[in-house]
Amino acid sequence: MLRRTLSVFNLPIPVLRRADRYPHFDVCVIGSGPGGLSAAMRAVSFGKKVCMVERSERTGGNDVWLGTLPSKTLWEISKLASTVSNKGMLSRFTDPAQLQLPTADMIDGERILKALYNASATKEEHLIDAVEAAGIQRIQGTASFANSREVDIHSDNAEYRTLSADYFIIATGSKPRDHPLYPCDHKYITNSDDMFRLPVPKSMVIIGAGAMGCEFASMLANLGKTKVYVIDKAKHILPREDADISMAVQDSLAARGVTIHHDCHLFNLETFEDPDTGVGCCQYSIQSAKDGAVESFIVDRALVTIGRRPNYSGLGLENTRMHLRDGYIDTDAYRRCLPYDHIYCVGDATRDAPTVPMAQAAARIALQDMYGATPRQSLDVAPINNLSKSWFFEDEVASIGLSEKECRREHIGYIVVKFNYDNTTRGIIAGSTNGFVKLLVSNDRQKKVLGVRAMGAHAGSVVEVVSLAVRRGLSVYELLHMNPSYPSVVSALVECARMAVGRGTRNPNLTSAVTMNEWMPPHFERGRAFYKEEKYQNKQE
Ligand SMILES: Cc1cc2nc3c(=O)[nH]c(=O)nc-3n(C[C@H](O)[C@H](O)[C@H](O)COP(=O)(O)OP(=O)(O)OC[C@H]3O[C@@H](n4cnc5c(N)ncnc54)[C@H](O)[C@@H]3O)c2cc1C
Ligand SMILES: NC(=O)c1ccc[n+]([C@@H]2O[C@H](COP(=O)([O-])OP(=O)(O)OC[C@H]3O[C@@H](n4cnc5c(N)ncnc54)[C@H](O)[C@@H]3O)[C@@H](O)[C@H]2O)c1
Repeated sequence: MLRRTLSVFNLPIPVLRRADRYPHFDVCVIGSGPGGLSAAMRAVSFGKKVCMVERSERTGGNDVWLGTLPSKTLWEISKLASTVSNKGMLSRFTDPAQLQLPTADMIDGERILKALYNASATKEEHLIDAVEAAGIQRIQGTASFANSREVDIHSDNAEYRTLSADYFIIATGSKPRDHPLYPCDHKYITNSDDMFRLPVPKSMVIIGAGAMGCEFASMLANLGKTKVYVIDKAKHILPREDADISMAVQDSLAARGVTIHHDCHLFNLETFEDPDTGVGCCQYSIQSAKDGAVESFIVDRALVTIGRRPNYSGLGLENTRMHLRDGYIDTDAYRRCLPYDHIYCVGDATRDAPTVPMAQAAARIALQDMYGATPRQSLDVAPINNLSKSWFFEDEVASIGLSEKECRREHIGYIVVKFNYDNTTRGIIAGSTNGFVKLLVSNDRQKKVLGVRAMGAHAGSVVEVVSLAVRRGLSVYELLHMNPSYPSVVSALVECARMAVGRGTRNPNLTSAVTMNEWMPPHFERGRAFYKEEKYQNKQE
């Protein structure tokens, strides 16, 4: 089949030596990222014989090597730099100048890269131990479908072995999307993978102001070695979020010296290199959407963060009847690859939100669909719509359930209660008062918890506290039973819940720190409002 694949692309056909077949497996998982690992582990818990094929020499996928783990390790390092320069905190020492604080000059790019590598290697070691203890057979090589029932495993030495299984799970992840006009050269025009390979530059333009672009902008700003520019196609960064979140992140980036070019597009990007010294740079021009004005800038490096695309290269899809729809393998609500019922696709390789919890949840649901006794669970309804998310800027931003923007789009009436961190005891103690908790409940007698947004220290934990209530469609009255420890930022959430039902210890709207507002859909939309049950609440869970 490889021969057929290569001949389609007019590529030279190597002389191949076919070795023995692998024994038959119940489940063959392709990819060792969080989607693949969760699928393999869940298959083991069903007592199945499982193999996990990984083409890279490293285990753990993007999550461990080029995604969450190295980027959040970099975030922790950059956070330390920002914490020690926290003015509120430093003013508590009599003479902050005498403290031996790290400065930008002391940041060693090589050491940072080493720290990122070490963190990934530690996690990989744990994963391999767990996989081996579970009896999952690890196979190194590129999996390529020979037909819908068999996969050829190709290794570097032009040998391949064939493998058959009752079920296949494609968990091959995604790769950075190239700019349509300016492809990466991985030296001056780079992508997120290069961030964990190249030292921190003196100046950088980030093209794309989504989650990844803003996270990297924030980390570089905190490290203090890089002048950062961000090109934002829209009027505000993080266009899908509520205005209060995107404005707060925007202000925080600007306060740390990041220049954001709003409402404009990349007009030109060129790279230059001195042939003698090998030192180069990028010159970029932007055109304003408002008045068409063009401005040019010179930076050391460009970073393209304009989304990701699924990884199907070498997968041999052409040897099966699987097909693509809008660039993704066409799947049904259970993520079975049409027209088959024994091949599933999960994680970044699908059009689902590209996050680790999503990949893991989809993998578990796929296995449940194969072997589970409980009713089938579609992935196109909650709780998948209701997974919590955290973004890592200067302040962590976490969310679960619906935002104000989404409620309005769906004509769902809501009450929104917001409590700023500077009014919490914990925020004052930490000297970090930037942030808020925002609770949305349905604007009716039931007062269902629709969603929470939190920004600031421990934001992720605040959101997790309430995630079950959102996923189960509970009323805010249930939250009133909570008595959080003191001092904790969770008390801000509980205070929001109390205020939503008129039992708060504060009166909202007397100051801007504690506010409560409501919104109802236009008259003609009322009654259609919230109860699109199947879409937002999962009764099967
Ligand atoms: C910079 C960055 C930061 C991120 N931060 C976060 C975060 O904070 N939180 C969060 O939830 N998510 C984050 N993500 C997203 C997260 O990393 C991905 O959603 C997650 O890794 C997807 O898991 P996956 O299992 O689908 O695929 P991957 O983790 O991409 O794994 C796929 C694996 O399949 C292998 N493979 C591909 N093709 C084949 C083949 N033919 N044969 C054999 N093996 C193959 C690949 O080598 C790879 O190891 C981040 C991503 C990036 C890039
Ligand atoms: N903490 C996290 O959970 C986390 C962190 C990083 C990345 N991720 C995942 O990785 C995925 C990829 O992140 P991302 O930020 O690259 O994608 P994204 O889709 O979140 O944002 C891409 C941004 O680039 C803009 N854009 C698109 N084309 C452009 C162009 N030609 N020029 C300028 N701007 C353009 C878009 O308008 C958008 O704002 C995300 O969907 C996210 O789920 C998650």
